[in-house]
Amino acid sequence: MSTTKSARAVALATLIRVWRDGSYSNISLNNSFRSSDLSQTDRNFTTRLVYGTIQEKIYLEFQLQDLVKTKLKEDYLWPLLLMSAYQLLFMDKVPNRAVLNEANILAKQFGKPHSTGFKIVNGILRALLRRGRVLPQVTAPDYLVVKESMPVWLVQYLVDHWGAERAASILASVNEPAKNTVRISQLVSATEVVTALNDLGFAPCESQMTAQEVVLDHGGISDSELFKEGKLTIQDEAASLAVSAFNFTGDEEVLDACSAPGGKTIQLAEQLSAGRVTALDIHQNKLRLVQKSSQRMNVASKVKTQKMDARFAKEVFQPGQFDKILVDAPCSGLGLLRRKPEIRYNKSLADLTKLQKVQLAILNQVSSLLNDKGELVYSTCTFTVEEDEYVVQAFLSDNPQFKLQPFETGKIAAPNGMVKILPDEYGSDGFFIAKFVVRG
Ligand SMILES: C[S@@+](CC[C@H](N)C(=O)[O-])C[C@H]1O[C@@H](n2cnc3c(N)ncnc32)[C@H](O)[C@@H]1O
Repeated sequence: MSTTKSARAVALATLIRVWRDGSYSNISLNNSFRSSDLSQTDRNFTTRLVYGTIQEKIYLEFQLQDLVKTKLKEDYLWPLLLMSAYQLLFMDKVPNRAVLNEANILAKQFGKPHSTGFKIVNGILRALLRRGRVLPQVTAPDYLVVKESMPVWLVQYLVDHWGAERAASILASVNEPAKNTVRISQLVSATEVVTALNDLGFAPCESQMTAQEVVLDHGGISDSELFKEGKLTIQDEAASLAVSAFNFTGDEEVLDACSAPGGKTIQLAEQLSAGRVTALDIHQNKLRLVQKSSQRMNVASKVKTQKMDARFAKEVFQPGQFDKILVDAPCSGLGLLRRKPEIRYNKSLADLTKLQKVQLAILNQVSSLLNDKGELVYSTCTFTVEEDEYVVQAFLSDNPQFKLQPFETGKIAAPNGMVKILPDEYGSDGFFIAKFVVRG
């Protein structure tokens, strides 16, 4: 059995699980890898195949829909067709013959005994190759939906808020591969880490957004000693800007109201020489990730985790107890479309207003724990106005003692106290940050 063939079998089993059981692609893929002995090259191939097929599902379905002339009775058939079409249409280096041969073998492997599924798959894939790609007319309402494989509501949302041209740019950009970005710990010499990254062949380049981050020319950094020793961590450039929006003195009491998995908790703790970060999360199991990362990044002594629903934080903490409060709120995560391909299919417009209520409840609650000279930062990894600007407006109207505070973070200025980074601007995650202080 060729190694690529078993990689495809792992990819197909993963896709079946993701679509049949609604499992997350990254978790499902990691489980698949644990029970297989694929090489790193095969894992990379499998990962690209799984993420790519999920990302391009709407596009691929449009390519196949007219070619399917019979009812597909077995569970594996549609995922196998989509996955094979993805290879034919998006993976230039994979020969068509290999895709057809492997699809034939997989159909026999995944089909019931005596199934003729392999003939159906073969017929449809050959018809696809004969006919080639199709797209709706450029002027048709579903043109961007199909071209960028994005649900109708989300395309409409982007067009309504940013116009057709910018929407097209955002959509195209989130279908590009994510950059490999790392944040260098503030506790080590950045020059030494950059030299070490160069020596390891990662060709680091300083981020356009912040001097704390470097962009690597390939992945795999988590296997390095630099990562294991906590000299750097994997973090998106835009995501790192929430913490650098604060002005630290170094001895603050900090509340990280929604902390897991802990990327920003570590960054907060790195700023402190004397103070402490109290890291809350509603899920106990996720707090273990915060503890693990804090240990790896050598800041565990400055981090105290506590399981708590931040909407009830006043029951436990004192008014004015904290100097800095970060609310990196639970959100739709649409800014992460590039890294989490299935987000596009499992969020809806209704989710945005539900999330807004939780975001506002957390902000309203924890803001009373801030002292008069303190700073409050609200951030989300999304671009929807419902979760960003509308939450800010509602918070200020409920809490007139607060005002937006202009700030600079990394290489970015927010003169009106808010910054929204769309994913096509720097090729980072989409991100929103607002900074508040108590009126003097
Ligand atoms: C966007 S993530 C935070 C990411 C984190 N700040 C980081 O940088 O790694 C939001 C987190 O909020 C948590 N959460 C959701 N509802 C919450 C609540 N009511 N109180 C506290 N945490 C909550 C989720 O479990 C999730 O871990």
